[in-house]
Amino acid sequence: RITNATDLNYEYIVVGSGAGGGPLACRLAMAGHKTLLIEAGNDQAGNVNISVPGYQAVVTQDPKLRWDIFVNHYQDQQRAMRDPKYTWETAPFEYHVGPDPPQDATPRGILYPRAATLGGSVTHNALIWILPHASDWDSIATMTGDNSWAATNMQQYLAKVLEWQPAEPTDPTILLDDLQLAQHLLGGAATAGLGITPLNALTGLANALLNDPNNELDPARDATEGFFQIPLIMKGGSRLSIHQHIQSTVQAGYPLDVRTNCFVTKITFDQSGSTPKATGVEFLDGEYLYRASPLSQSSSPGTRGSAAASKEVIISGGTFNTVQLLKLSGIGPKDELDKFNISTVTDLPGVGTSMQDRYEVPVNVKHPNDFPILDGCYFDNKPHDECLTKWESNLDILAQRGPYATNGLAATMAVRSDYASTTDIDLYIFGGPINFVGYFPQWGDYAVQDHSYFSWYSLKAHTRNRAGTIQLRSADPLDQPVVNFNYFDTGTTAGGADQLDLETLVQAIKISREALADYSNYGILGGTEFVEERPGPDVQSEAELEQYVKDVAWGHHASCSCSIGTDDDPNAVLDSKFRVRGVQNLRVVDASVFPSIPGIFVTSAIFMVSEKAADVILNG
Ligand SMILES: Cc1cc2nc3c(=O)[nH]c(=O)nc-3n(C[C@H](O)[C@H](O)[C@H](O)COP(=O)(O)OP(=O)(O)OC[C@H]3O[C@@H](n4cnc5c(N)ncnc54)[C@H](O)[C@@H]3O)c2cc1C
Repeated sequence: RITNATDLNYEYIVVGSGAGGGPLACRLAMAGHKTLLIEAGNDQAGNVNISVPGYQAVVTQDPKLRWDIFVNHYQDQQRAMRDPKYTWETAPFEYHVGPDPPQDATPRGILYPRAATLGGSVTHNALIWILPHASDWDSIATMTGDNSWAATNMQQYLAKVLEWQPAEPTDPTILLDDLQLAQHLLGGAATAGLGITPLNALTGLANALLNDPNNELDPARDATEGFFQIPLIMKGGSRLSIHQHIQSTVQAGYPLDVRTNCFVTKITFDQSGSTPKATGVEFLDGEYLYRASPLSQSSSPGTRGSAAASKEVIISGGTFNTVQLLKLSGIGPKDELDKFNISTVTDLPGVGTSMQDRYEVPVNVKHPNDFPILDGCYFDNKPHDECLTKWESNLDILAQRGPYATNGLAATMAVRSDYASTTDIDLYIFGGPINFVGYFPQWGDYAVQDHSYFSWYSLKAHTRNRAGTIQLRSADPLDQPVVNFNYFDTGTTAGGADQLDLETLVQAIKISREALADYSNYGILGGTEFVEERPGPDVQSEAELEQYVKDVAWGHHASCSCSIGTDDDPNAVLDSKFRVRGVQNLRVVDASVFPSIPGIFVTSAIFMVSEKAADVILNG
């Protein structure tokens, strides 16, 4: 039931319907418990932006679901401004990107896209479905002594996720239709060691694209290098995930109430006993209330309300917002709470610390001609968008739905770098016909408007930096918090951690360039010559490459800001059962719970954690 009821007494209240909160709320309701799922955003069912995989970049610009969160990669703003993505606000929600801002523009930092809508950021993400590494789970089991986290035990939660989450790769025929694109992918396959002969190019590539990076039957999966297809969270070429799972759970009649357009401002506690006990939440009802929403300007002030939970409150607001809500509710470092006159319920110094993210960097090249695969693709949902018409008119046959039945990043090199700290691969280097340089306002339009670009874009797994912080900007729940990632030498440096991450990314750029060189071996396919725009031909020496990485790297898997830890760790926020330390009846379940950022992508790991949390809550 999507509800605006006023009798708000539930057994469980879950705040946030994204990767962490959505699956959990569904399971609690499926077990017969009266559950309230509260979501700040609204339900965007029917909005074509959220269902077309090819719109994965432009959907992040949709004002109906986006929150413009700005973060600092470096606290030193002069250094931060070396990034061409550095953004200034010239008027509310109007931006200038890059150097030479107009006078009186306000420096904002780097855009970090988030979606506030039913299904959370999964509703606007890039659909990539890569399972975590076994080491991600085993390390939690070893650290906490809680063997239920062992990878072998976590498999059951993946099975539960797969009950509702389909995944499929891009149909290879869509890619093989564009010979210039195929030629680039062959360059990547060659660099990844596949050695496909030019005479056998297309069948060889088609076979290579059968390699599934999630192959659960392969015990060596986590350490296997090579060239792989990318599974996407879609069915028959349409995005399908937690959003639909929540809707189906409601429609099936389970006792799940979903309250959208409801922004939780505080967790309430009964402090009469020796340990504070969470009893419910206070909220504001209203559309687009959070000031990160570009539609907040015309929104109402919101109507106050509250809801009670007889059993538990579970916070799943995401890495930034969970921290903000805990702190506003008196859970966090006492000295910071004091500054904002928030009375401390429990002094937990780790809330909003140790945040991790990946580092990502691109190599972008420009051809004199467009990639034919993108002919007729305008990415704008207007009548001239022939690719949308094709996608809409061929619902049943994936191969005939065309380029919008893929996110554009269909294949990856999987690499274990020279600097990896375990046997796991630690680099994914994706290739696609897109001009992807990271996030800034209107980045999606920029990425797709010129069809003559190809990018190899690298993503570093198992990053070592854990120096990210989230602090309150004010005591006003509608203000976004201050987020500092403290990149590279301004973050974790012990044991040369920053340099190891940096050198891994420099190696990734060299591998990308190798793939671009290998492209020429497949000239039989007729692709044209290209010019490297980023890093650019002038960026060659080790020092130049390192500076490029430090200036332009970004991330989009922020995690670990309320992490699980051991009893003797003063910075542990949660125990191994997701319980917030120092209080009762309160858990956190989202990307913030991980002690270390998991695997290569996060959504699958968060879904598994969400299913695990449901099991722990229901069965102890
Ligand atoms: C552009 C982009 C592309 C990405 N692509 C991929 C990808 O391809 N594959 C992948 O695995 N990962 C990807 N990710 C990452 C992934 O989608 C997120 O890490 C994941 O969704 C985080 O899950 P979460 O539950 O922690 O938070 P979210 O999914 O963000 O959910 C949090 C929810 O809580 C709600 N909320 C917050 N505060 C409140 C409040 N006070 N009251 C009520 N509701 C509140 C929000 O509205 C939101 O719906 C991508 C991320 C971005 C930004």
